[in-house]
Amino acid sequence: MTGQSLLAFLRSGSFAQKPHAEAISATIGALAQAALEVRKLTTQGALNAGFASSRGSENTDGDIQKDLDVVADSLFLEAIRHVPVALYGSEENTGAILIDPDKPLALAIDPLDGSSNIETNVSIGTIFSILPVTGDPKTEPDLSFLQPGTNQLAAGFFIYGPQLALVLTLGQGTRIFIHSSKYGDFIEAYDSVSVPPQASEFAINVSNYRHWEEPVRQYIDDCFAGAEGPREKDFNMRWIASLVADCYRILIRGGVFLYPADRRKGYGSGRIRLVYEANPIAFLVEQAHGAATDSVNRILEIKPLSLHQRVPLIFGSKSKVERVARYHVDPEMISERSPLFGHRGLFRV
Ligand SMILES: O=P(O)(O)OC[C@H]1O[C@](O)(COP(=O)(O)O)[C@@H](O)[C@@H]1O
Ligand SMILES: [Mg+2]
Ligand SMILES: [Mg+2]
Repeated sequence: MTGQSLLAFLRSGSFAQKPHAEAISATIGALAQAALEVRKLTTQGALNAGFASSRGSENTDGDIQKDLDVVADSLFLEAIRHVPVALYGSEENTGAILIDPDKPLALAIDPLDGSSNIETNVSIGTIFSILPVTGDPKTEPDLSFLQPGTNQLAAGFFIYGPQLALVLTLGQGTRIFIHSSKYGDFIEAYDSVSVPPQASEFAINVSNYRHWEEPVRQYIDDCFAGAEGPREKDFNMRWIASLVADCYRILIRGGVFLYPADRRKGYGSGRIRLVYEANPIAFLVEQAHGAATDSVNRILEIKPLSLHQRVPLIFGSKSKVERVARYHVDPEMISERSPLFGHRGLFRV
């Protein structure tokens, strides 16, 4: 129901059938409070001392940590200490942190996504995934995060853009709440998001073209070739380099996002992390009638092997994601094309 507040939605019991409904509600409420704090820091920008500065440290994945990455991480960690969360698995920490072994939920989080963009005033966000605890959280804290994404109880992201919004799924569709300073709460703006099936936009970091595998190059070549190429249609390219912002656009306007595996050292599985980036994004996109794969396999069915595992990520309008998969599994798709667009064609120089 558009117009209802997040608080009213969380209290409405509209997902009361789910196990741990109350715990999930409380957790999302706490995350929303922390997101408001992060929002305050982002709106001040460089007026906050140390806002965009690098700490000189790296997270477990080798990314340079910004002060705001670390501040956001501690704000979310503190916020969930008072709700039924047993385990906190964050991009910014090596292993999962045990909060209370008797609680039912595990929270996976990218506290600040797109943080390489902080100082450029581009939308950034916080991505989260809520899972049921499995195994003994005291002896095997990471285990709960090694469940396939199909086990997620809820997922979402906050986006700190022109609007502060929460994109949320509890497995019954995808909703968008926008924060209203007038009402002092997040208000539902879209109660059933549906990725438009037809769109002419693709998002990929083209500077990596020379490192991609052939099927990805072919797919993008065909987009570049436009109306004169095999797709017989012109395309637009968008790349914000902030996953939450690219995802928000695709939820509203359709299109496809690709962060494929490539031949650079360390990029054999792409860049995006499975547990706290790809899985929640895939859950949101599927619940909005889109699709998400690692090129071929459904993201949500991949069993993670570690908390910080990377995965190639392709998501967006279903037919486009399926087309990308066909370029990978169906060589006919490539060989049937006109020689003009083939391996040594005009568009491959
Ligand atoms: O700079 P690249 O290689 O294009 O990567 C951009 C991608 O990296 C990310 O910034 C990774 O997220 P973090 O900022 O949380 O590390 C995504 O938001 C974005 O899609
Ligand atoms: Mg990220
Ligand atoms: Mg991050």
